[in-house]
Amino acid sequence: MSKLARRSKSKNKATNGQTISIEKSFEDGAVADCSAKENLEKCRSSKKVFSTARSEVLGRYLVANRDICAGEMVIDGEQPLVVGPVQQSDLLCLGCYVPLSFEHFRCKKCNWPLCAPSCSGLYVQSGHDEAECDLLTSILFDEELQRDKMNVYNCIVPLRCLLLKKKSKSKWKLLEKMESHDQVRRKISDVWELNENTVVKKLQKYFDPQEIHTICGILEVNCFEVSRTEISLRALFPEATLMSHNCVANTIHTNDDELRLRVRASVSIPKGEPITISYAYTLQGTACRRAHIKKTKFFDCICQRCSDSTELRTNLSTLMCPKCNHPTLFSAQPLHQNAAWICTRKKCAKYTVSRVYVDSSIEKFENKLKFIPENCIESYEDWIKEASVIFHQNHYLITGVKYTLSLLYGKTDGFLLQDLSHDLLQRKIKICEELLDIANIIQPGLSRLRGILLYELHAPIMMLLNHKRKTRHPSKKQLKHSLQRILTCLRESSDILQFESENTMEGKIGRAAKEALESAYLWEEELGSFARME
Ligand SMILES: C[S@@+](CC[C@H](N)C(=O)[O-])C[C@H]1O[C@@H](n2cnc3c(N)ncnc32)[C@H](O)[C@@H]1O
Repeated sequence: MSKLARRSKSKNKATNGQTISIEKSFEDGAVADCSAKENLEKCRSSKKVFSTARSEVLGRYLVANRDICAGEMVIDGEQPLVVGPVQQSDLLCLGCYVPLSFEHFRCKKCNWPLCAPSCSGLYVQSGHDEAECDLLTSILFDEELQRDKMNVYNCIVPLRCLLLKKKSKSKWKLLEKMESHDQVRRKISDVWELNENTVVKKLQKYFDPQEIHTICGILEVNCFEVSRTEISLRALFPEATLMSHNCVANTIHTNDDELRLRVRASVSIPKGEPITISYAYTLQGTACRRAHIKKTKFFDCICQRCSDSTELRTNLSTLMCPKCNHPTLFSAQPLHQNAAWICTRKKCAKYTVSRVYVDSSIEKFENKLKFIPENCIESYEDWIKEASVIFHQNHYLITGVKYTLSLLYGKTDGFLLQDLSHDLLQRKIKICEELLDIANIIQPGLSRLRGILLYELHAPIMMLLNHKRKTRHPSKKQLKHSLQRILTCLRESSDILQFESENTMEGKIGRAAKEALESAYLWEEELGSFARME
């Protein structure tokens, strides 16, 4: 009997004002992998960390069935139900997904692109198998269309889903239960027509057109982006997909080279809390995130962050008031797209601007950004000065540019770490600290963003310490303070990024953090063991 068939139901506390029922499923949840030593035993004592619950608002969602520690594994290596090319995919091998150039090998039977006759992804579950090959013989791989990125690959993942119906009843059952939002999507003509033209028309000879549309919906709502060899793919994970959305998520996820998904708690999650991810890019402002979620997942986010006009005091959407020049212009109703924006200073007596003013300011500065040559640090700094007249210094547009600068300072020609002046090293430190203040609120704990920023922060501190040692002798107190900061940054960064895939930027930074930590320990020993204080 399958695990899902052995469900039992029990009542749990109310969420979002709804009474929910806990469905006891996924009985072998994940093995604990807690980073905090004192909690390890506690984590390991219980295998199961989540249950499936249901509410009218969220549908099915995952809930912690015991306290989960930060760093603990929630889902450890979930296999995808299906995997394949994203929509508008670049040319790639249908078996192993390596990118291809236009002179490539074709499958002898169906004539779709493959890397080689001996491709490791032939006749395997996550690649190009016989059933798929049979059907693709009558679906043209149009090379000309592919050159213009005309969605040639769009039909592949839907086809792989539909083939599950015959190949694996249990997998099809899991897939069928997923949310497709058919009723809503049907009314969005551009989405429906794109699917009609690029997927349904190709597959309707073999499958029911309505069923194909439903599968397209399931993919839109539930797919995770996974990556291998620097290619983005989409995949469905039956357990991970049940995580509900929150604009301040409590997990991070990554995939390994076998495309299995790993979900870790980024902060501690108390028993009974939903286990969440963010369906939107968290460094965007509320209006952008909500629009994206509405467009792609078909619901209105009303989380705490979206409901608060200050975005939990990060001010990621705040503007300067055109009347008093203070960063105090907020949306009067952040959950209403067209609400007016009002200055909250008494002196300004509720000075109001329209949504149009806000949108056009954002558009103007987004356009200016497009003209900045890649990696041009000076132009980005000039852009920030100009934008700071209109936006709060934490506004998401400025925060995005600061994030770019945090990566460029120390790594760009003319701005390599050893070339940076004292002032520019201080600038990099300031940017990283400001970004960390924001990340601590919107991506707290073991988030990828914090892992990267902590690594970036250690480098200028280290460089300044080196400068100091060469020019004048710093006091023991100064040495100890700087070394402690460096060690703290590197320990946390390498802990956060340890599970990132080796080929990704995050994986490389994680490895570099680990290596730098070893060197920092050696350095500490050289300087005296006084600096290593937990
Ligand atoms: C990936 S699915 C999650 C699983 C889904 N609840 C189910 O029952 O299969 C995403 C869908 O769940 C619902 N959902 C997830 N998070 C939500 C939230 N914070 N508020 C409202 N609905 C949410 C929406 O219907 C959304 O389109």
